[in-house]
Amino acid sequence: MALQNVSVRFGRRGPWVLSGVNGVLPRGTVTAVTGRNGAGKTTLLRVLAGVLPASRGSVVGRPAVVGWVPERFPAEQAWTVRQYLTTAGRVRGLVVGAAAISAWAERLFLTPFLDTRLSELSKGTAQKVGLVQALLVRPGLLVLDEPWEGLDAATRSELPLLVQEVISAGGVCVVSDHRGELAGLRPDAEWRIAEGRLTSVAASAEARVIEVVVDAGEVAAVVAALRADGHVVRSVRSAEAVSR
Ligand SMILES: Nc1ncnc2c1ncn2[C@@H]1O[C@H](COP(=O)(O)OP(=O)(O)OP(=O)(O)O)[C@@H](O)[C@H]1O
Repeated sequence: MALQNVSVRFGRRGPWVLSGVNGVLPRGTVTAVTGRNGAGKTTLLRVLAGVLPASRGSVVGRPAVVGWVPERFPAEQAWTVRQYLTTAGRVRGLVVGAAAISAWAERLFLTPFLDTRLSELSKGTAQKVGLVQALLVRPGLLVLDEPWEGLDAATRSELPLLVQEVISAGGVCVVSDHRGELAGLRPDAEWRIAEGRLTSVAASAEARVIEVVVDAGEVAAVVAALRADGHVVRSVRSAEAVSR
């Protein structure tokens, strides 16, 4: 998935909030979007999620299922949590909704609130409903806008696991943050927004180990290519026990 020359402004004469932004979001990665208040993080996330069209440029390769968790869950609705999640699941083509909803409610400590109206929930509990609706059908793209706001400690510590499950299945995750709470999510890349421009910075100096399976005849060429790109090749071993 990629952003190609994306520019956004609100109104025909408004200032450009984003200006010619480019960026690639590989499958199986977490990208953190950072920047000061008002820098344009939410705007970028809304464009990525497909809920705000870019004024110019485009987003290509967006996965079919998008999980969008806005900074503030729109709780001013008459539905109960169960009714809302059932409808959200149905809209996304979920057939066995009840079981999935019970399982998610259990996991995020929402079970006691399933029959409570959305408008009566605390902000943190409403945020959790927002998380569940985004995850009910596993998203190929999960977009989280300041997901820690108002969340209880138990759900905060669950968040990295939820993200890990999405990216392990080949999904893309984008998460914004202005309070430096990203560490637990171990992002693969950081996009910093300032003055409408995006700068991609290395997320951390922490190393990761990946295993790559190649045909025996290609080993020398692949090892050479990886080394040429600055990676450390630790070992080469027989792949009898490895399934592709
Ligand atoms: N719907 C809108 N209409 C007009 N201006 C908007 C709209 N949405 C955002 N803006 C403006 O775009 C700029 C970027 O806002 P945005 O919410 O994307 O920033 P942010 O980095 O997410 O900020 P925060 O960290 O405070 O959430 C701000 O100047 C904001 O006022």
